[in-house]
Amino acid sequence: MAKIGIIGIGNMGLAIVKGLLGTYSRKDILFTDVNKERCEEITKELGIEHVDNNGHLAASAQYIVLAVKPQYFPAVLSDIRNTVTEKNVIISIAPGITTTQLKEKLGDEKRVVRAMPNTPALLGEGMTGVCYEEKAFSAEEKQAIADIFGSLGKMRLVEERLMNAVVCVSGSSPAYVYMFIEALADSAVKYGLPREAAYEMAAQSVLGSAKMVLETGEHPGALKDKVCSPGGTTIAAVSALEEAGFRNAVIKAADACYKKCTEL
Ligand SMILES: NC(=O)C1=CN([C@@H]2O[C@H](COP(=O)(O)OP(=O)(O)OC[C@H]3O[C@@H](n4cnc5c(N)ncnc54)[C@H](O)[C@@H]3O)[C@@H](O)[C@H]2O)C=CC1
Ligand SMILES: O=C(O)[C@@H]1CCC=N1
Repeated sequence: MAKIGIIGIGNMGLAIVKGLLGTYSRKDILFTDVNKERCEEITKELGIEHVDNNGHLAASAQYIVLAVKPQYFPAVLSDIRNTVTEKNVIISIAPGITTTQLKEKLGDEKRVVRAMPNTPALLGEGMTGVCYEEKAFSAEEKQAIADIFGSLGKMRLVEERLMNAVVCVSGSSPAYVYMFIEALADSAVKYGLPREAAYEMAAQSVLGSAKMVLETGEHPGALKDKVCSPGGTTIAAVSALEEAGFRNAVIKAADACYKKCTEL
């Protein structure tokens, strides 16, 4: 199996590594980070080797995941530019940085993939949107890309022009879902439920509802209707959510997220 190297082992880099461990052998994964103390800790904890700099990582791994913040991309791309060749598959998970911009920095002959994963990858329950130029990759490489992101959860190929929308709906969305879970739990604590029970009930309700959407294939609106007994408790809550502009708040959040993607 070709080696995969992760540059930047922060929140998302670590989630990717932990997700990969479900299907990849430890010897096929390596990583680097400017924070050497963190590198040592992760090597000790997970038994995965780190290398001392980005150039060395690029020389050792065929698949290279760039998992640093967008502002550190210029430094990282310059570190690897002279080491990577057209044989490498360079995967960026940064929002807002296009494949054209990446190739401008790395050289036009280099092959790049853009991906937008999310942190549930840590548990193999991530969702990743992926785009690349079809003709630049062999069938084997396309399979390897699918295997990498498949080991983190679900993945979908999308057109590059839709990658900012992917950030809104999956890359960033776990944060809004956690806010919803926290608020839902607070609402039950307000009426006396112990906090731990409230978090479990809120989180399991979100998990179960998400599974209902994914596994029944029913429209979310139809599933909502089945919870709303006529004249019952749920429609009273739904009505209050509508009055507070719940759906519009979510859509406005996506507007802000999308706008930020275009500014990075
Ligand atoms: N956190 C998330 O939920 C998601 C993040 N992303 C993207 O993933 C990238 C990383 O995000 P996070 O993991 O949240 O950031 P983070 O700040 O937690 O991790 C970034 C890591 O990169 C390291 N780093 C910085 N400069 C470096 C360099 N020159 N060479 C090697 N390592 C270097 C830092 O020490 C840090 O450990 C960003 O582009 C972000 O937009 C994408 C999807 C989801
Ligand atoms: O907040 C961010 O910029 C990154 C991208 C998607 C999730 N986290």
